[in-house]
Amino acid sequence: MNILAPVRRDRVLAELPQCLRKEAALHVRKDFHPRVTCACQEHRTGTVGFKISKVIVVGDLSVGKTCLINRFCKDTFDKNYKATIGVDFEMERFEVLGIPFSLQLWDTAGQERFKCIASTYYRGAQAIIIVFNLNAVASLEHTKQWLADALKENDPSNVLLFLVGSKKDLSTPAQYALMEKDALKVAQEIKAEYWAVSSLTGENVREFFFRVAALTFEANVLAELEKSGARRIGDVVSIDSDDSNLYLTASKKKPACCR
Ligand SMILES: Nc1nc2c(ncn2[C@@H]2O[C@H](COP(=O)(O)OP(=O)(O)OP(=O)(O)O)[C@@H](O)[C@H]2O)c(=O)[nH]1
Ligand SMILES: [Mg+2]
Repeated sequence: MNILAPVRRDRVLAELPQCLRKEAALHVRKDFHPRVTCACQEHRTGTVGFKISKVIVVGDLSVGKTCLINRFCKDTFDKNYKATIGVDFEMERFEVLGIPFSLQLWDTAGQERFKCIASTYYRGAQAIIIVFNLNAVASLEHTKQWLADALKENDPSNVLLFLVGSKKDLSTPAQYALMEKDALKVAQEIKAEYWAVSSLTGENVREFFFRVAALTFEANVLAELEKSGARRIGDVVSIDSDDSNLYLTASKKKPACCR
């Protein structure tokens, strides 16, 4: 029995949302990976439909992390600054290619005095969103340090990175163009996908989070397929009288000659 409410109609993804800038994208395919599409059609997505993927949002104080999450999750915007103390989180449920998929968005504090508490929640992230203010170059310069801190708690090869410039409404087109040049360079260096958003106007906010959901989902399904493929091809189940676990696979045990 499914006790969860149905996924909101505006959280249903039938196609892969596209990147903002091709020069700084995690990938530029038009569609989901063919193996992912096929697995979803055949409902071979394993545990992905029951999983909640953790996404952490980091960056300098007052760059607009909380407003970004609130614009997407609650469609609200507060012009008054209220610092996040420690962490906060929101759950968002999606349906991607017919499969339920949930994101847990962790909003962390940018203020130095709360950073210590916030960093204890970094572990286990599948995606890291590093936010900077498009109108404050220092906040872009600090993104590498935020990333380094977040990666201390996570496996760099298993995490998707997004670099997000905020408060786009406050820059003129000329100022924006200048900042974007620098931001694209940083994004390429750290291998992150670049986005520019405004939580005040809502520009690109929905597109951005849909892209995060889609790419995290895709990575999860691919990992699941790899796991189930490895189980089918490589493993031999060992039924050994000494083994309490009958499902211990031969590949994990040392061969007799090495014991
Ligand atoms: N004009 C404009 N102001 C914004 C935007 N996003 C956030 N702000 C303002 O920037 C200030 C800080 O926003 P927050 O979202 O609280 O910043 P934060 O990154 O969560 O800050 P900490 O919790 O201290 O780390 C608030 O006064 C917001 O109203 C935006 O897109 N445009
Ligand atoms: Mg905040």
